[in-house]
Amino acid sequence: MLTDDFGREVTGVRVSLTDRCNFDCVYCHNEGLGDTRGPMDPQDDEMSTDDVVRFLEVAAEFDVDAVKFTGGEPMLRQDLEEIIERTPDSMEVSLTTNGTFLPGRAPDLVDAGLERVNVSQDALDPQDFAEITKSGAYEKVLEGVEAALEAGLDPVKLNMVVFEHTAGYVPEMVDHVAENDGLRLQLIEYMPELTGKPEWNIDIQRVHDWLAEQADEIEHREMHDRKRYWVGGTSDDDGGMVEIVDPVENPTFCANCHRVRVTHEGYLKGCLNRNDDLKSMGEMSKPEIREAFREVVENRVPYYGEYMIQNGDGEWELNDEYLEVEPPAD
Ligand SMILES: Nc1nc2c(ncn2[C@@H]2O[C@H](COP(=O)(O)OP(=O)(O)OP(=O)(O)O)[C@@H](O)[C@H]2O)c(=O)[nH]1
Ligand SMILES: C[S@@+](CC[C@H](N)C(=O)[O-])C[C@H]1O[C@@H](n2cnc3c(N)ncnc32)[C@H](O)[C@@H]1O
Ligand code: SF4
Ligand code: SF4
Repeated sequence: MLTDDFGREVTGVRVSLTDRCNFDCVYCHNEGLGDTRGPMDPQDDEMSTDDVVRFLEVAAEFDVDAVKFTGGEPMLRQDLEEIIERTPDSMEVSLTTNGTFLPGRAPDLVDAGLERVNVSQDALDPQDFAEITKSGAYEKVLEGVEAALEAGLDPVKLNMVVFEHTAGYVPEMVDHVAENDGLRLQLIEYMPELTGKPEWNIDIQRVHDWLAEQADEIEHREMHDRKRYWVGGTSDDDGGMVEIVDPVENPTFCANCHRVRVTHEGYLKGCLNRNDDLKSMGEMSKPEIREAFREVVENRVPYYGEYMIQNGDGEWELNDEYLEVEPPAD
């Protein structure tokens, strides 16, 4: 197991399989690449099946025990089932998707070894959904969620980015997961860095406060020091779990970040929001990937909080002063 200078063990990897997408969500950070999604046809710059598997085998050697496949839209990759099938058995496999391609494919993904799925769904009203995603695929997404549940994926989490457009939909989304067995909700604090729209921010603390009033029980999740609120009952059968993903405002979120990332082009990076530590795995052999992985972990710093500062040009830089301070205990 590799541990960075801030005492954070790396237990998971988040692999973007493509920057292509059939949606154009107004808030999309494209896993750290911003609004640079590629054309819809398969692209030469994407990691091959073998590249992805080679990297995962190395990560498994370092005791990484979870992989999340994401994108762009990862289900645009026709080899997703093969990638999952060839993922080392020691890893829990999950997927974050917009859900449109789950109908028909969910059972094959489960057969290949997929254990759970997160489906982006920011609204319950088709018109609102279309405005946010710039897509008319609302019904397909609902079918996708249904297909995931039927295929036995557990849990099925709905991802909702909470920002100016969607903040008003939070209560109905909470009711929705409380009323539907097997569904959970992740409320994701809007990250403005890569969208250029800081004015869409809302105060996520208000959502915490409101949920605390509704909740029957509040749990803690170690990854990112997140809060989980049970509403309407304390099991997936009689209630709903709502988890808040709040990187910006939660001061201990980054201090509890245990993931290394890989871009669709095969660059290793230590943080979603940083592109100054990229390491291309290109044609690397396994020993070289091992070395690159070690190096990226060595260079990891928690991003939000006082570790990074914006310079006069609005670019983020390491706050050297802060780095001289004793890092937090793990
Ligand atoms: N800043 C930051 N945001 C994250 C991180 N992990 C997840 N998020 C945010 O949450 C969004 C949804 O991520 P998911 O992959 O669905 O969820 P997750 O929380 O990573 O994964 P699980 O809860 O383990 O399924 C991401 O695209 C980010 O916007 C992280 O490590 N750092
Ligand atoms: C980039 S998408 C990739 C996977 C897939 N296309 C999907 O939408 O689920 C992964 C997640 O990032 C979230 N996300 C995108 N832009 C965001 C932003 N600016 N702030 C917070 N979360 C964001 C989305 O809601 C989605 O749940
Ligand atoms: S579906 Fe996912 S990758 Fe596509 S635009 Fe929306 S958030 Fe971004
Ligand atoms: S350090 Fe913070 S911003 Fe970067 S990936 Fe981890 S939790 Fe996200």
